[in-house]
Amino acid sequence: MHLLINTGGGDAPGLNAVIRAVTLGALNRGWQVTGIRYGYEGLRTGDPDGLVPLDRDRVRGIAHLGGTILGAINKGNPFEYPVQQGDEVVLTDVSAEVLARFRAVGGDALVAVGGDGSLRIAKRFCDLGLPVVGVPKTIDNDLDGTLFTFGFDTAVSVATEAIGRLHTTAESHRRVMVVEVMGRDAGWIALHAGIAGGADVILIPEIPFDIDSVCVKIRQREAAGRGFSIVVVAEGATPHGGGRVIRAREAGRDVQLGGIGEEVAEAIRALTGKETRTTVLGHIQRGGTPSAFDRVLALRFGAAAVNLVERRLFGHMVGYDPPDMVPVPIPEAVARLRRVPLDSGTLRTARSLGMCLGD
Ligand SMILES: Nc1ncnc2c1ncn2[C@@H]1O[C@H](COP(=O)(O)OP(=O)(O)O)[C@@H](O)[C@H]1O
Ligand SMILES: O=P(O)(O)OC[C@H]1O[C@](O)(COP(=O)(O)O)[C@@H](O)[C@@H]1O
Ligand SMILES: [Mg+2]
Repeated sequence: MHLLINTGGGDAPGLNAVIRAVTLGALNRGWQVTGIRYGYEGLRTGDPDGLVPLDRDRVRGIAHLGGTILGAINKGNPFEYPVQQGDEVVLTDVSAEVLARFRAVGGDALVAVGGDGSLRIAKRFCDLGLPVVGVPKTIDNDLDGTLFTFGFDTAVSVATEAIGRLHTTAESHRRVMVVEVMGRDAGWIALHAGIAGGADVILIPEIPFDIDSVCVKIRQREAAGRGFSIVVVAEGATPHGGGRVIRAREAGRDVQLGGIGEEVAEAIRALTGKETRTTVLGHIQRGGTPSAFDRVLALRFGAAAVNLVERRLFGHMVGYDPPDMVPVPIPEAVARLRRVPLDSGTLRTARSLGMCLGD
C-alpha cells in the first residue's frame, strides 16, 4: 500500500501530530508513505519537490510543533483552481491533472487532512475513483460529525490567556477592552474563552447583537463600581440587521473577515463615553505548539485514519465521538456547520454567570 497524505485549508496546531501518527501507523503495517506539499499543489505541478517521502526520521520530534511540515493552502481547490488570465482570475477544473499524477506516482490511497472545504474536495476526488479518508481540522470547531477537532483547545487556551492579561490592564485603566477572536461562522472559541477568561460580554455569530444591550451591561457594571469591562467578539459576529465585517476578497478563496472588534469598540465609546481599546488575536490563536489535549487528539485522529484506510472505508472521515474514534461519511460531516446551538448548556452557563450575549 502506498499512502499519500496532505494538509489543506488554514493550519491548526496538531497537524504535525496527525502526520506523525499516519506515517508511523502506515510504516508499522509495512506500507509506504508520501507527503504532498501545499494541499494538492505538490501533485498538480509535477514538481519533484512537491512530494516528500515520509519515514521515521522525517516524522521524529514533530508532534509538539505547530504548523505543518507539508505546508497548507486555502486557495488551491483543484476543481475551481484560480488561474490568472490577463486581468482576470478564471476558476478552472484541474482535477484531472491531480488524478493523473496520483496514479503516476503509484498512489493507492490518500489521507486528506482539512476543514469543510478540504473534505468537500476530498469527497469529489473519491467520487472520481481516488480512495480518500478524511481527518477533520478546524480551530473554529465548526465541523459536524466530530465533537472536537485538534487546534480548538489550543486556540481557546491562547485566547483565555490573552483575556486574562487584558483584564489586569482594563481594571487598572477602567477601560473597555474588546478582544476579537477567530470564529467565522461559529462562536465556540469566543464562548469557551469568554467563559474561561471571565468576560463580561461575548458576541458570537449565532446571536446577532444589539449594541444597546452591550452598553446596558457596561453601564450596569459601572454603576456597581466596576469601571472596566471585557468584551469578546468572534470575527464573524454581526449586529442586528447588519452583515459581517469583511477585510478582503480574493477569487478562489473564502472572504477574509476582520474588523468587527474595532467597530464594536467604537460604538461602545460613542454610546457610553468610556475609553475603549481593541486587540485582534488573529493567527496567534492558530500558531505555535499544540496543547497536550490537542496532541493526543491529533495522534488519535492520525492512527484512526490509517485504520479506516486498512478497512477500506473510503469517503469517510474520522469523527471523535467520545470515547471513540468513529467513521463518518464525509457528505454527512460537511452537510452543515456545527454552530453553537441556541439552547446549548454552555450558553446557558454564560447567561447564568451574568455574561451578556448581546441579545
Ligand atoms: N488540500 C488542498 N489543496 C488545495 N487547496 C485546498 C486544499 N484544502 C483546502 N483548499 C482550499 O482552501 C479552502 C478552505 O478549505 P478548508 O478545508 O475549509 O479550510 P479552512 O476552513 O481552514 O479555510 C477550500 O475551499 C479550498 O479552496
Ligand atoms: O489565515 P486565513 O486564510 O486568513 O484564514 C483565517 C480563517 O481561518 C480560520 O482560522 C478557520 O480555520 P479553521 O478552518 O481551522 O476553523 C478562521 O477562524 C479564520 O477566519
Ligand atoms: Mg473552511
